[in-house]
Amino acid sequence: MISLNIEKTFGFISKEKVSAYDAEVKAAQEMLEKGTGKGNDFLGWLHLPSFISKEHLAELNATAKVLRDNCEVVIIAGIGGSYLGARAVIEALSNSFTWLQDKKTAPVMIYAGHNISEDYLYELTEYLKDKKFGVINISKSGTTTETALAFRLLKKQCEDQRGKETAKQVIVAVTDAKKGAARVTADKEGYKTFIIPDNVGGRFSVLTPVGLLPIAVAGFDIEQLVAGAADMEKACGADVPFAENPAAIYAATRNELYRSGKKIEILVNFCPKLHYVSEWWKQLYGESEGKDNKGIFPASVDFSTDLHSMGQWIQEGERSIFETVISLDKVDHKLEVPFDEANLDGLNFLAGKRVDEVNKMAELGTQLAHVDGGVPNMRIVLPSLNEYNIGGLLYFFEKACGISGYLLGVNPFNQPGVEAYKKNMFALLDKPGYEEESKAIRAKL
Ligand SMILES: O=P(O)(O)OC[C@H]1O[C@H](O)[C@H](O)[C@@H](O)[C@@H]1O
Repeated sequence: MISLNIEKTFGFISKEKVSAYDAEVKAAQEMLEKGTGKGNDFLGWLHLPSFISKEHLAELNATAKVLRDNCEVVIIAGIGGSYLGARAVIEALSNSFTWLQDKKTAPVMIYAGHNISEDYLYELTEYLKDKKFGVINISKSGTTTETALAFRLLKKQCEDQRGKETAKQVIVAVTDAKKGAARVTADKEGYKTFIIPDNVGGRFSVLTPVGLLPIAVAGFDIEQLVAGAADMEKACGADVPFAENPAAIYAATRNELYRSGKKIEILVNFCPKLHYVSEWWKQLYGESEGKDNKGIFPASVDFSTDLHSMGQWIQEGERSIFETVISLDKVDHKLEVPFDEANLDGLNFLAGKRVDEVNKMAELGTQLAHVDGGVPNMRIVLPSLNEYNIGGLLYFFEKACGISGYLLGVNPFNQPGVEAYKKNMFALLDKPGYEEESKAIRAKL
């Protein structure tokens, strides 16, 4: 299970002030438990892990098997909360070069419906031309333009290449129980469908079929993922005292840092497999807290890569940032730096050391340098990359986000601001029903 260390924030904020959040956090926990806070119709994620049944997981695994048995490639069509969670888990657990390996243990997983790039979609459809592919169409609203557009192309191509009957076996929809175009299409075509519960918002939906189905297709153990999340649900429960509750401490510390003028939180990893965990986290915290002209700006970097690009800014730029490092304790493989007689590169001082030891010293050196440079530092220790630990990490962030949003005084479960660009785009594209907006926006051009 993960552990949290906030010692390296104490040069910037006081331990006493963080501990003093106890009562505020308790109130926030109570709002979540009793459903008395803002956005209380979106609390379905709160006890989701402990409510997921074996039968539900078995049904997901059975559908995953159909896709695994019948597809060389599976496209995950979705955007935001409808793809980031699945991608975060799959990339964290996969071999870094999985799609290049000759011996495949799972279909190649490809993502679409998260951009509107013509080149991306053209190149994807070209690649798929000689592939037996399937599609998981994921959209809670069922009307998201990016996803719907990609799905329209993929559905046609799948039917053209594999015939309508096979297409029905290898296209699965994850969407609302009743409403939205994705639901209408799935029902009409007779696709297998999974429901996204009404009371679980997109960014909190990784432990619904939105995340679980793609993760199972990729060959990972969704029971273990859910077990890790369920144990974390207990560890972060409302009955766990503040000082022992990692979600409470994380939420309190980041809010105290924010109140002290640290407006940007940078999520850091030293393992590129965690890149999409950060992308998922950015949506979770960005959409939950960035409103009412408030909210920590969630940013992320992959170290040591980005120490060579963003490192300067972090070390010496405006002191409005803090870092939260996801520190991977145990790596999966062993690789030692070889001894070289000639030592032309001068690296013999590392000979015999594990590459991970070099990475760990980079991590420690960076932490000390950044703290010295005025950047408060929190550290989340992830014991190793497996389903159980990742499930726990995701739930920890979700729970802390719910608490943190209430500490900030916003509704953490809506995202009204996301509509503004959509309205303009539809007006510019003359979508029926947007006639007035079209006129108004044209006048601005
Ligand atoms: O699942 P969907 O309805 O397609 O939504 C996908 C995503 O896009 C929306 O615009 C929201 O901002 C996100 O919260 C959501 O995760």
